[in-house]
Amino acid sequence: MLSTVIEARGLSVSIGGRPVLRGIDVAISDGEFVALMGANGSGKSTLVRALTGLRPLITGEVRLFGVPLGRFRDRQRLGFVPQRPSAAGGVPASVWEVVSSGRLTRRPFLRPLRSIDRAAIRNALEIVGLEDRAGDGVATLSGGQQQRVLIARALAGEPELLFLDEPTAGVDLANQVALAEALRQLKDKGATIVLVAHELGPLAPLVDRAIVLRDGRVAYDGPPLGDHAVPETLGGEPHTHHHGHELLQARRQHAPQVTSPLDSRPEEGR
Ligand SMILES: Nc1ncnc2c1ncn2[C@@H]1O[C@H](COP(=O)(O)OP(=O)(O)OP(=O)(O)O)[C@@H](O)[C@H]1O
Repeated sequence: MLSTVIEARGLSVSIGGRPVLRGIDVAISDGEFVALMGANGSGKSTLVRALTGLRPLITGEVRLFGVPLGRFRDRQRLGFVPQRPSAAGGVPASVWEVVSSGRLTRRPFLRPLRSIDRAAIRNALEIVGLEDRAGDGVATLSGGQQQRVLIARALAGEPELLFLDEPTAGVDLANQVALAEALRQLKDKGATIVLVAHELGPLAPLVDRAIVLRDGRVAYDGPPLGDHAVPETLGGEPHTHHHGHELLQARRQHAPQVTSPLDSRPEEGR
């Protein structure tokens, strides 16, 4: 039987007194690849932050690997790629330094990098296509390249559970394909992956399950519906499992414009 890696019950979050997540129930099993979808502002990033302990809950409970979040200490089992490139962070770090920080929790405290660490860092840099920029300052990179540095940092840690918040925003198609390959390798090793995305593009074949948020609630939870964000018609669907076919039909009837999987999203100026 598959074990449950993430379990959230009755999870509610408010920001500035405004409810942003309203009673989310989600269970994600070992090895699942889940796409978290929904319109802008539906609460996707907030859910990821709540599940990783970065956002306090108003009500509810989260367990990671069966351990309540408040008592969870195995941070090296987690990887997190945040939404906005913040790799530079005002610190004059090189690409290599930022990516090697992804190994911090994997190696003995205060010890130099071992060859196994260097190999993981080099591999991660290669996957995101930045191996020839290793010595450059992160601040000299474009926003999209900085995003790739953060992806490499997470991959270098070889996490068992990886959260990625819109990892392909501002990343060109060739690198989206490379990212898909990297995530496939991670998935093949048994990792559980939760990905926030508007468009799946080359990642689509990896997705086992889609969870769609609408206005802070789960509007759909089941088989993936296709590449693109969810049409309005799905927004009112009750939280339900295994309705993929009906919903796919609804999508065909009401949303004839299907975005090509090859569409890549231009970098967002936010
Ligand atoms: N730090 C914050 N301060 C104030 N409001 C916030 C903050 N973070 C999120 N919110 C609000 O919470 C709601 C959900 O935001 P969230 O970023 O989780 O949505 P999202 O689904 O990830 O959106 P997007 O697709 O635009 O990234 C939005 O209305 C947003 O304005």
